[in-house]
Amino acid sequence: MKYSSTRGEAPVLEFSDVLLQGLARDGGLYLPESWPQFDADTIASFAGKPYADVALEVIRPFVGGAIPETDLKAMIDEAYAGFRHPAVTPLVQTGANTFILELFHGPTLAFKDVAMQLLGRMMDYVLTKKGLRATIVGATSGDTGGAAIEAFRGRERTDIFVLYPDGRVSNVQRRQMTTPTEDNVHALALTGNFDDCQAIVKGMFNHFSFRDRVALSGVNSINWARILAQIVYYFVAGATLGAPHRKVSFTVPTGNFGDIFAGYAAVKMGLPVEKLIVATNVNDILARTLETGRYEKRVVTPTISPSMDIQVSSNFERLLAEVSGRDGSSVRRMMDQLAQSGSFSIEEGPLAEMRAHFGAGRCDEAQTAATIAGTWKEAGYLLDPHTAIGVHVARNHEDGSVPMVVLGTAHPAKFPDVVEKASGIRPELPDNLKDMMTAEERQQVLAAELDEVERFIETHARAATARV
Ligand SMILES: Cc1ncc(COP(=O)(O)O)c(C=O)c1O
Ligand SMILES: N[C@@H](CCOP(=O)(O)O)C(=O)O
Repeated sequence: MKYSSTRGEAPVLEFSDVLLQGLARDGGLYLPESWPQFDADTIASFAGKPYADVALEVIRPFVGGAIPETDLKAMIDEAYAGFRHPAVTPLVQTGANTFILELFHGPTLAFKDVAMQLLGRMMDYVLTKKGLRATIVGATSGDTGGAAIEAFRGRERTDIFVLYPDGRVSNVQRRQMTTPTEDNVHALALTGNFDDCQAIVKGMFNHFSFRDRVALSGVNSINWARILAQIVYYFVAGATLGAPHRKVSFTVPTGNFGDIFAGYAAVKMGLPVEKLIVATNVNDILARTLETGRYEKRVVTPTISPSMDIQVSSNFERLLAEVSGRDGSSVRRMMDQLAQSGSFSIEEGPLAEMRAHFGAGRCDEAQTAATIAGTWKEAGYLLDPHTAIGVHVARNHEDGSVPMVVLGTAHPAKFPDVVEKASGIRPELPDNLKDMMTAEERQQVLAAELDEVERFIETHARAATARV
């Protein structure tokens, strides 16, 4: 499989290079040049299979010969053996034809673990084969950071630097990043919002001399392998509910558009999906864009669903590339306009193509709290605030005849104060995470300035380009 950039001006790469690259060198995001196709029999055969077996089938064609199948299988088996639920991503029925796809049974209690547990292993494998080290950077609004640190802590070939908005993540999220004691872990609290953190990460990738000096790698969903691992659970859920003989809809709590883009990839590979619904909090740039055709940045408002407090949604660029027929120059034009004026318009044809696959809705703070309270009262199911946004938005898109799957993106115990205030129930952390709440914290507070962050990383990353 070959990968090319959404902006069409970066080198075409194989999987193992895409895995280590992060952002493409033209500022774009890598996409596979074609979508592997699964026929109806193959999709039907996923029902009832162990999660890791489906993962191998879905992931294999994207990896090509870059990793031998026995090694790939071993990494997949190991990645999902550590999940607390035997089904890895179980479906729980909460209404007549409504289901929550629980994606939070991994080590850090958020959907990010599903991809990150595999990504950490695959990166380590490829770095070892190539005899290299890497400096990993990631921007987080709360969950990617903890999941990435968990996946890379103590790994000999990588140093990991996670940038998060100071004071804008939950206590549990912050402690997941600040309490690991391994020397290769660095939690950087930036005085800004998530968009500032993400812009600095992209700035580092676009600063080629720095990027090459420290052998920069990225673990945000700008990295294709993150999206790839997330495609799997759409197939698993779809097949469990009757695909390919029955269509399913998915509502996805959305911020950086990575999770829902994985759903779109599943559609391109043959999964029959009625609609993919984008659910946002009041930072509703994506819902507005689908309504108006105009992508327009506004200031980020802090909410009780902090992981979705995002205005610049990286993976939307991947969708723009798809619906523009992979026309790199048109994607570049829109991204340049966004950089210059904070907005761009989508042409009629591509917009119609988007609307054929996607719906959208928003959920404000009171609605989020009311959905947590109501779902606890009516179904005895405790939602985290992000999943609650999905449940609220899904209600406006259900038609009763098509199963609606809401992606359960985080465990309620990551946001105990919000959940307790709304429902009266304080969710408990699993026993193995409780110690973290009293452990010593280690973090570095920095200004949200590219050169200050680069200076810190360059001083603390081990000789990243050295062969080991
Ligand atoms: C709990 C939670 N829900 C939803 C999202 C949004 O997912 P995405 O950024 O892939 O759209 C995030 C952050 O990414 C998250 O941490
Ligand atoms: N909500 C995310 C934001 C980063 O998203 P990513 O999927 O691109 O890593 C977070 O929790 O950090």
